[in-house]
Formats: sequence, structure tokens, C-alpha cells
Amino acid sequence: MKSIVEIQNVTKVIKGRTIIDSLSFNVNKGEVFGFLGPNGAGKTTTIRMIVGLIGITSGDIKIQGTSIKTDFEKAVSHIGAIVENPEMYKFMSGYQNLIHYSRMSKGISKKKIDETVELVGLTDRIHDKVKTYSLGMRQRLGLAQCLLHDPKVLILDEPTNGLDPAGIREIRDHLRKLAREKDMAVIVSSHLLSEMEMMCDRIGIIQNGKLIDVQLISDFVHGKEKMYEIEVDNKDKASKLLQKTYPLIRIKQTEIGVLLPLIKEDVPETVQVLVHNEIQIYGIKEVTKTLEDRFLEVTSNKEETAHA
Ligand SMILES: Nc1ncnc2c1ncn2[C@@H]1O[C@H](COP(=O)(O)OP(=O)(O)OP(=O)(O)O)[C@@H](O)[C@H]1O
Repeated sequence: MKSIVEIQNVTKVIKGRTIIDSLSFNVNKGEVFGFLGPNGAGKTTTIRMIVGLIGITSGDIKIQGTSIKTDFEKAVSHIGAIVENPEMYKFMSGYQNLIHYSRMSKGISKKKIDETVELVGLTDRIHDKVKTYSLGMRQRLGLAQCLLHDPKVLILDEPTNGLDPAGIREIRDHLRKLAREKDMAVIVSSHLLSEMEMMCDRIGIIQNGKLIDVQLISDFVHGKEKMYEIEVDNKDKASKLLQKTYPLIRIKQTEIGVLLPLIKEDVPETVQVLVHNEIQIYGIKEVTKTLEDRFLEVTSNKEETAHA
């Protein structure tokens, strides 16, 4: 079985308000799945349901084929998660924290602790007090803590919050390594698009409690459409004209002209439209589309549809 996590039509209603609306997606072994959405979209609520911190109103969540509804203990035993800030004793060393934590769960050997410390790259500092750790090191200690019982699924809510670029990179590299080398399914949430682009294999976009798109990062960013910037003498006229020709696409004005998503085959027609209307073209160049461009495209289309 490839899918370790199966979210099936999950709905959460709190005080009469539907916070999560029929959410369905699967997460596979060996992949990092990013849960992306603006503030208040429902990421944390979904994650809290997956890890069993709050109940689900309807639908089901299966972990390794076990339903969280019928066998909660077994289902969540496969999960390692950092949802809120991990509990750490700052006056103790990282190692003492892990020993303390391991006493609470059965069957975690000293050897396992050492291996896990090595895996998260904390060997050199593990005997120092946690209060001397950077935020990134604390995150990695939290990661070690939730890896001690060999979970099949790792879930982290906004794992890079508050980290500097070096800390972000460390966490990102570790998560990718865990997915690849340990064949774990990793779920991370974020509202930071650029970060998701570097960390994940697939992303699911959530907005107003609904999943509006799930795609491979590579397909998501580099779909068939590319962004083209056309340098013209009259950008107001050019953008109005192109908007009339392509009413469904978003056309932006730039400093030198207009920017729009097009498939390659449509470029000649676009040029003709401009030329026939006496607009001077000084140049056309393909602009690399970022995840942010795609994210805005996808979310603005949905909003327009929702308001239509
Ligand atoms: N216990 C609760 N009672 C009432 N409303 C709630 C509760 N928990 C969450 N909500 C609402 O559900 C919506 C989704 O919240 P959630 O925290 O899941 O979003 P999020 O995507 O994680 O956002 P953020 O990026 O800000 O953390 C919000 O409008 C929030 O106010």
C-alpha cells in the first residue's frame, strides 16, 4: 500500500460553523506533502484532526489503513508530530530531555536515542543545556523527540516558523532526508509559498476549509503555460486589448509592458493582436513562473468562481 495517510471527506463543524469542508487527499510513503494556505484557511485544524487532538465531525482518517475512528490508539501510534511548540526542559541537556521523554514511552533504547540524535545532526551539542540552543536546534531536538518511536508519518505544523534562512534550510534538508531514507510520509503546513516549493514533492492548497488544488510541485509551477513579458510602447492600451482577447487570464502591467500567462502556441496570435492595433513591440521574454504566481492564479480563480 502506497498511501499511508488517507483523508476521506473530512468535515469539521465548530459552533455551527463549517471550518473544514469535505477534505480528501492521500499522502504516500517517501514524500513530503505540503499543506499550503493563507492564515485561517484550516491547516492547523486539519492537522489537529489527523494527529487526534480534536475529533472529526464526519468523514474518516486512516493511517496505515487503520481508521482513527475505529482504532484510535493504533492509528495514531504511527504518527510523530510537532503541532504546538514541543515541550522541552531548558535547564536540562538535549540528551536528558530525550531520556526523560523516552521513559514515558515503552521500548526506546539508548542506542535508538543516539541514532536519532545523529540523524537530526545534534551529536556535537546534545549534552549542552537546551537554553543554549538556537531555535533551529530546538526544532531539531523536537524532531528527534517525535522520531524516537519510529513513526511512519511525520506531521509538522509550520515547522520553519521563526527560523532564520539557515535554520529553515536545516529543517528542510532533514525532512527530505527522512522521506527519502526512512520512507516516511511527511506532512508540513505553511503559508510561505517559496518554502513549500523547496521542501515538498506535492502540495495541497486549502482555502476557506476546502482543498482547491493538489499537484506535484513540478507540475504546479511549470504547467504548460508560461509567463511572458511583452515590452510595448503603450502598456495601458496593450493590457486592455489583451484582456479583451483573453478575458479569463490575469494580465499585469510591468514597468516596461505587460505580463501574462500563455501557452507557446498562442504567442504569435498575441503578437498579431498587438501589431494590428498599432502597438509597437520592443521585445518578448519568457519569465520563470514562481509558485507564488501559480498560487495567486489558483486562489484568485477559485474566488472569482465562488463569487460568480
Ligand atoms: N476552537 C475553535 N473555535 C472556533 N473557531 C475556530 C476554532 N479553531 C479554529 N477555528 C477557526 O477555524 C478557521 C481555521 O483555523 P486554523 O487555525 O485551522 O487555520 P490555519 O490555516 O491553520 O491558519 P494559520 O495559518 O493562521 O494558523 C479560522 O477561521 C479559525 O478562527
